[in-house]
Amino acid sequence: MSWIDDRAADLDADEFGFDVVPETDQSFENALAKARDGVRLTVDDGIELITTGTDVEGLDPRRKELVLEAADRRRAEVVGEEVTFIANVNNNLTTACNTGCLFCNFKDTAHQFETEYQQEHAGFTKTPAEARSVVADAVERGVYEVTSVSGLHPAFGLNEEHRELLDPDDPEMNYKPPEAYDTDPTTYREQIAAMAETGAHVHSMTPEEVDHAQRGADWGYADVYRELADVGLKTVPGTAAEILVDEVRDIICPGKITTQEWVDSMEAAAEVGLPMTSTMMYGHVENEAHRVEHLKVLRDLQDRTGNITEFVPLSFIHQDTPLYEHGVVEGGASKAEDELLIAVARLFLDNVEHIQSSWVKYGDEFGLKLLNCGADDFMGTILSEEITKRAGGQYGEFRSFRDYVEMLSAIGRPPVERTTDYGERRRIDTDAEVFGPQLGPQADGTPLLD
Ligand SMILES: C[S@@+](CC[C@H](N)C(=O)[O-])C[C@H]1O[C@@H](n2cnc3c(N)ncnc32)[C@H](O)[C@@H]1O
Ligand SMILES: Nc1c(NC[C@H](O)[C@H](O)[C@H](O)CO)[nH]c(=O)[nH]c1=O
Ligand SMILES: N[C@@H](Cc1ccc(O)cc1)C(=O)O
Ligand code: SF4
Repeated sequence: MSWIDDRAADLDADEFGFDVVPETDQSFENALAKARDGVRLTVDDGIELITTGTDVEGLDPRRKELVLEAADRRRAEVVGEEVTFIANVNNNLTTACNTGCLFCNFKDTAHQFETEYQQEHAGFTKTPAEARSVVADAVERGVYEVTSVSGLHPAFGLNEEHRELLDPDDPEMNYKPPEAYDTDPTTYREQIAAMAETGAHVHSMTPEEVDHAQRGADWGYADVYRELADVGLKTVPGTAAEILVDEVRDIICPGKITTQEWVDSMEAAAEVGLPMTSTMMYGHVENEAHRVEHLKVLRDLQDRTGNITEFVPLSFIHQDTPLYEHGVVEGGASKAEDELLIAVARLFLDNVEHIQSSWVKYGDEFGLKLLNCGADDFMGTILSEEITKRAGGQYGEFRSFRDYVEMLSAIGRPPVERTTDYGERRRIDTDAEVFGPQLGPQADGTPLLD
C-alpha cells in the first residue's frame, strides 16, 4: 500500500467533527422568497435552499422543484435561452504528482517515472514537441482552445533559472532534476510556449500549478502568470478549488495550497489580466454548509476582481479513488444534490454570468436536464479525457458539434459556439449541412469529427 492508501485507510468519516455545519436562523420560505425577488442571498439563505430546509430530514422533493424553478427563471433573465459550448482539446502534460489528493486517481506517484524504476506503469509525460503536436492536430480539425492541467512533476520548474535554484536535497522543495526521469517535462515556460505556437488559446496553470511554479523562489503568483502570459498563456482554469474551506481540504487534499493561497493566486491572475474560470468539486466528505461557504468565497472574489468567466461544478467521481476504496465515502452526490448545487450556484453567484453543466461528470441526458436547473454552458468537445476516466467516469471523451446541435435541439435550446472567455459567440444554424466550428484560426465550418 502507498502512503496515500495508508492515509485514506486511517480516516473515519464519523470522526471529522466539522466546525462548519448546516444550521441556520433562516427559514426555507424566507430564503426562497429572497431568491425569487433577486435579493442577494446570505450563506444561511443558501444553506436553506441547498438542503430544501434545515427543518426537514433529507431532501423535500416539492421544495426542491421550487428551488430549481427559481434558478431556471434566473438563468433565463440573466443569459436567455442560448446554450454555449467550445471547440477545445484537453492536453494534460504529465500524470506525475506527489501531492497525494485522496479524491484523485489521475496522478501516479513520481518515483514510477524515474529511469531506475523498472516496472510498467500507466503514467505519461509529454515533451513540449509532443504537447505541441497534440494541439496542432486538434487546431487543424478546427479546435481553438487547449485546456492543459497536469500533475506537479518534481522536475517541473517555471523556467531554467527556477530549476537551477531548486535544491534536490531539500525535501520541502519537491524537486528532482530531469536526469532522474525517463522523460524531462522541461519547464512551464517551454510547454506553454509550445502549445501557444499552434495558434490555440492556451487555458492552463491552475492555482496549484502556479504555486508549484514558484516553490522555493521569492517571486509571487503574479510574476509567474506575467512570465507565462508573455509566452502565450491566455486564461486560467480554476481547479484545485475542491472545497474552499480548510477543514475539508485538510482531509481530502492536505498537500494542496490553502483556501487563502487559492484566492491569492486567482487575484494574481486578475492583476495580470488573465480571465479565469472557477470550480467546486463536491459530493465527498463535505456537507451543504461547506458548499455554500465555498460559493461565498467565489462571490467575494468576483466582487473584488470581476475576473471569473464561469463557474464549473465538478461532481466527485468516486469509483476508483482512495476515498471510496477505503470506505471514507460511500459514493458521490445524488442527482438531487447535483440539481440543487447548480440551482443554488445560479441563485447565490449573482455576479457570475455562466454556469457550466459538464457532460463528462453528468452524462448527456442528466447534463441536459441541468440546463433547466440554472446552467447555460455545456462544456466543450475536449477530444480526450483522463482525469474523470481514471477515477471511473463512464461518459466518454469527446462530443462533436453535430452531437451538440442534436442534443440541444432536442430540448429546444439554441446551440451557440463560444470562445473561452465568451468574448465571441456564434449562433449555429440548426438547418445547415455542417455545423462548424467556425470561431478558430483554422475552423472553417467543416465538422470536427466524422
Ligand atoms: C487532476 S487536477 C490537475 C491539475 C492540478 N494538479 C490541480 O490539482 O489543480 C484537476 C482537478 O480535477 C478534479 N478532479 C480530480 N479527481 C477528480 C474526481 N475523482 N472527481 C471529480 N473531479 C476530480 C479536481 O477538482 C482537481 O482540482
Ligand atoms: N467541466 C470540465 C471541463 N471543462 C473545460 C471546458 O470545456 C472549457 O475548457 C472551459 O469552459 C473554458 O472554456 N473539462 C474537463 O476536462 N472536464 C470537466 O469536467
Ligand atoms: N473546468 C475547468 C478545467 C477542468 C479540467 C479538467 C477537469 O477534470 C475539470 C475541469 C475549466 O474550465 O477551467
Ligand atoms: S488533484 Fe492535482 S495536485 Fe492533487 S493529486 Fe491530482 S494531479 Fe496532483
